Amino acid sequence: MKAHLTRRYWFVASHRLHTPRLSEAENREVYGKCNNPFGHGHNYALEVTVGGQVAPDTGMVYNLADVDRVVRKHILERYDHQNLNCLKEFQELVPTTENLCLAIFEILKRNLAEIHLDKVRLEETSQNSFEVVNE
Ligand SMILES: Nc1nc2c(c(=O)[nH]1)N=C([C@H](O)[C@H](O)COP(=O)(O)OP(=O)(O)OP(=O)(O)O)CN2
Ligand SMILES: [Zn+2]
Repeated sequence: MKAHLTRRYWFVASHRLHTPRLSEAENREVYGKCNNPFGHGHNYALEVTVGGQVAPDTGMVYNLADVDRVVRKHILERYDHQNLNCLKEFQELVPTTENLCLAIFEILKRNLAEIHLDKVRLEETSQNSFEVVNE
């Protein structure tokens, strides 16, 4: 039986929803208040789910300390207290919940090594979240 273990993390970051592919007027039309040129911030909640068998000796799927080490080094240090629009991955992409979640998924998939990544879920506000499942 495969078990799924979820760990929750938090980070704060600012962004502006804006794309060079649209005019200034179209950006205001599409993104509304989120196109504010001065940006705005969010307290993001990140859920990382890893999966595997529960080891009979340790009783663990994986050691959460190992998951924490990767998430802290590759995600929290990269995104916490940052202006997302200044990061290289968002020079062409709009830093929406969707695109940030996809970016985090790819970074974790590359760096969790033998720890199997099942899902990444990102809450931008109490009203919206997005998740990427490793099919
Ligand atoms: N598909 C998406 N739509 C929107 C996203 C997104 O990431 N994907 N993001 C935003 C903004 O970031 C906005 O700040 C979050 O939306 P909103 O719910 O309006 O924010 P609040 O909950 O803080 O809004 P209040 O009106 O202050 O309650 C918009 N759309
Ligand atoms: Zn926002």
